[in-house]
Amino acid sequence: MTAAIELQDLRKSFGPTEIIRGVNLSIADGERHAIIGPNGAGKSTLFHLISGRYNVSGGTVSLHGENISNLPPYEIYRKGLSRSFQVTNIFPNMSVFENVRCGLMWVHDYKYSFWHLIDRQKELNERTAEVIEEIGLTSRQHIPAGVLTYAEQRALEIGIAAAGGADVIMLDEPTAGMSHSETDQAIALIRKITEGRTLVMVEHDMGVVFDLADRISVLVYGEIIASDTPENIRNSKAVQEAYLGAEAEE
Ligand SMILES: Nc1ncnc2c1ncn2[C@@H]1O[C@H](COP(=O)(O)OP(=O)(O)OP(=O)(O)O)[C@@H](O)[C@H]1O
Repeated sequence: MTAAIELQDLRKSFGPTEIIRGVNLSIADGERHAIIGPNGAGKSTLFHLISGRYNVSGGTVSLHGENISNLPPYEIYRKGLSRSFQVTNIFPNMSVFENVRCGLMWVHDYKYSFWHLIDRQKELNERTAEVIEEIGLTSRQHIPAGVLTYAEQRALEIGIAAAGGADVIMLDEPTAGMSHSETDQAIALIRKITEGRTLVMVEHDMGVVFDLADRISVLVYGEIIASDTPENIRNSKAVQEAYLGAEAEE
């Protein structure tokens, strides 16, 4: 079966420094995959290479078997890969409803066709309401997004990322800055939203990683040193030495 995402000898340099140093990785359709690694290992860089924010210096990124290396992010998005937008990309003065609706309009190109939009208004509003229900913000849908709590804003961000029906969702540290109970809620939301889809996430919180991921890849100095089930990663001596051990010492 074709992998949802396939990285082949992927490389990225900033000036003379190679940050991503020949990454090979295959992420299966429907898998929840976490990328972990020490600070500065290159996780965010890898994330940006897959989602198109950075051009690759070498190697390829494939989405469902199609080479998407160096395509602009919006084209990759339209091919079915959606990355979470940062909270700062939420429009704070617009309502929760408008934020989600805007995301949906963008995905479906409604902005280019006013008449088309009028035709599809009802459908668009219904889909918007469904997404808001999924992320648990129905009672907050008419308030400005900027007034939401931090955790609610992150839920909105995840909702917008998933709203267009992308089958690969990428989340960058989805629970960063959350309390324990907010983290538990976020895990439940991510599990629900990514049901039947492929999830790729970068996450520092090992509780979240071991709870959510089917497979974990460990990135150290721009190379993947292990890619395996949570159990095998937890028991891997190499990983403990390179990463988990270092964490425990902190
Ligand atoms: N645009 C850039 N220009 C130059 N160097 C960069 C750039 N982006 C990242 N780097 C460098 O690449 C290395 C990897 O950074 P990256 O942010 O990808 O790591 P990370 O694993 O996500 O780290 P963290 O866990 O701290 O977020 C770092 O040494 C960083 O300084």
